[in-house]
Amino acid sequence: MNLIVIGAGAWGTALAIGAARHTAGHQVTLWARNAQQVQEMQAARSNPRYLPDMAFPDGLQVSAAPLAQAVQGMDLVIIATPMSALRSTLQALAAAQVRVPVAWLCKGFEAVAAGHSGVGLMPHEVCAQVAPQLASGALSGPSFAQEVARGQPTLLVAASRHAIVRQALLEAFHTGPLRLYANEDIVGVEVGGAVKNVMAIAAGLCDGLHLGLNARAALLTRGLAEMTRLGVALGAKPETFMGLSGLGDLMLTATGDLSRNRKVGLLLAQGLTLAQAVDSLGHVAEGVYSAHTVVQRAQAVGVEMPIAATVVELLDGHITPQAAVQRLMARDPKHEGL
Ligand SMILES: NC(=O)C1=CN([C@@H]2O[C@H](COP(=O)(O)OP(=O)(O)OC[C@H]3O[C@@H](n4cnc5c(N)ncnc54)[C@H](O)[C@@H]3O)[C@@H](O)[C@H]2O)C=CC1
Ligand SMILES: O=C(CO)COP(=O)(O)O
Repeated sequence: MNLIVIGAGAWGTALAIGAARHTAGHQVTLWARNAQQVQEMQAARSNPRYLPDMAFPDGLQVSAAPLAQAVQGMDLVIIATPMSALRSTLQALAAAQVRVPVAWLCKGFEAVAAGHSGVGLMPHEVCAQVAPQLASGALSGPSFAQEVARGQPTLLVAASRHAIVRQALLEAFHTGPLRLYANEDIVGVEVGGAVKNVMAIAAGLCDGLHLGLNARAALLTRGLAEMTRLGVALGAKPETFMGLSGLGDLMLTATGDLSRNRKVGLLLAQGLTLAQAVDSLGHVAEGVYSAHTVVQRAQAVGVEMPIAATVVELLDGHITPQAAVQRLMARDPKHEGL
């Protein structure tokens, strides 16, 4: 199989390494828009900027060729950019008349540009707008890039309504320490991937304020309820939220110190501004951008998401970390459940 990974950040690089290392006969190309970054990766046989100290296996090539040229002859296209570049990348693939399966790795809802109305879209909705002819899907689940690059066991979910996409993802990545599950519930998988990042910011805040393990377990339990409520209202199956892209990725991202979203919460608790926290990461923290669209989307379907809404208030600088906690604790008593 010939596969190309578009976007040479931490996750695209790790997954390209994983696919090339463990699948004999695969030709894996890691594509970056920045020619200088490609030169550096070629020289170092690693990605010093985004995933240092992880050596590229022999089967991994890097490329900065024009995208329309780079995708020729590929059997599978993986989009590994942040959510903010998904639309433009899909437009470029549509213009290049790509006919093979395409899957994205980004986790979030599209941000609504300032001054524009409407709700932020899920990745598959963006694709339906700009490249409806593509057979497409998402690869998601609890997966820190560094652990995948090191070859540590990781389970992922290949989500698509198209059997051909689920099959291509399994063929490319179900190998060695990577194990894939298939799921047709693209809505559930994408809602899980977006909302867990917002909850990870909240969990970082909770831990940064030393609120305790009881508080963190409570936050994650109610965060899972919020995620499920929103997903079901948008058409997802409730059981998807008990799976890898729901509970699984929530647990990982909210409690694992490799998470950038969790780190944002920890830094806000220390008193850093949002700009300072984001600048210090050197990588994207999607929850910062998705939080607003998640809450807007929930409001549009009449779903209450108190934790996510509080994260938005905090990110916008309208409340302090301490006030965020007080606000959640002071809510009226309610019956447990969704
Ligand atoms: N890092 C991780 O462990 C995981 C990340 N993800 C998701 O994958 C997505 C990417 O994350 P990371 O790789 O960690 O981000 P990163 O911040 O490490 O790298 C982002 C990369 O995207 C590139 N990029 C931005 N716009 C682009 C465009 N228009 N065309 C081509 N490349 C472009 C940047 O140059 C950079 O190399 C995010 O949505 C993230 O939530 C999902 C699972 C695991
Ligand atoms: O999605 C991830 C793990 O599954 C990575 O989370 P962060 O973006 O918070 O690092």
